[in-house]
Amino acid sequence: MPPLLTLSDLTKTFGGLSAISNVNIEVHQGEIVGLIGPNGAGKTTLFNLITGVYIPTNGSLTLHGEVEINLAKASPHEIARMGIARTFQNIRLFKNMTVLDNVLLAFHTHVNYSMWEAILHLPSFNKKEAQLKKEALDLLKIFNLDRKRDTLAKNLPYGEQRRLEIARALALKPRLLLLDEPAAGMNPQESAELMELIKWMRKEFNLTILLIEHDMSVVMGICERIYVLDYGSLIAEGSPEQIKNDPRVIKAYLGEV
Ligand SMILES: Nc1ncnc2c1ncn2[C@@H]1O[C@H](COP(=O)(O)OP(=O)(O)OP(=O)(O)O)[C@@H](O)[C@H]1O
Repeated sequence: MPPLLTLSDLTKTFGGLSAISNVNIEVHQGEIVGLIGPNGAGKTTLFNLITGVYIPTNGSLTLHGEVEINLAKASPHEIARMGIARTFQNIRLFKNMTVLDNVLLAFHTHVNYSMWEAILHLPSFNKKEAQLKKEALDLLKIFNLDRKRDTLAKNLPYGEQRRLEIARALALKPRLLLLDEPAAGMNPQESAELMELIKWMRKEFNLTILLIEHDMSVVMGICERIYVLDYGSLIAEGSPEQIKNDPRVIKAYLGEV
């Protein structure tokens, strides 16, 4: 089976700075793949390229080995509709909306109402809205947030905001989920729970996951394969065991050894 995601020679320069240089990555259906590297290595830039936030200077993104996404033209919204969803390093919820509305908004990406259905609130509109609300509440239940449905997102504790962000990403019904530092700010107990949640989500929602993470116990604990970026270039790829012992990776993290 061809890879779900193929990045070929992806490159992004900002003025004279090569934030991403000729990066080639393959992610296969059902994998949990880690993307690591020291601060400023280009990890978030890579996510921004995959999700249409930045236009690449060069290179391509192909889904299922056949659908090449035109990254110069596709908007983040269109890329989400193609099955790629993400969370952000700095949580980006609609802070003044309720927990339920945050998730409902994402569900609406997949619904097409006719103008008349929406304006006149025809029965078909009301039926679809009720169905969406049920799906949103089911999803919130999974994330143990259903009892907070009417709470404004900004009033949730930090760990729950992170969970809501993941729930909202799942409401986009992605095939590929990009998680940007999901364990940031979590204590060891919360990180352990997060790892279980990620593994469970992969199975339950038939997901493929690419994640950026600085917490090595999380990366080594759940990733089957890891890519390592340094100064915008890939310096290693392999299993957690291979990466842990790779001299280039040790040098990138620790400096000259
Ligand atoms: N919009 C931008 N304009 C100019 N430079 C940028 C822009 N976005 C990122 N960069 C630069 O690109 C490089 C890679 O940044 P990026 O945020 O992708 O790194 P990172 O690996 O995600 O770092 P961290 O682990 O600290 O989050 C950095 O030198 C950064 O300053």
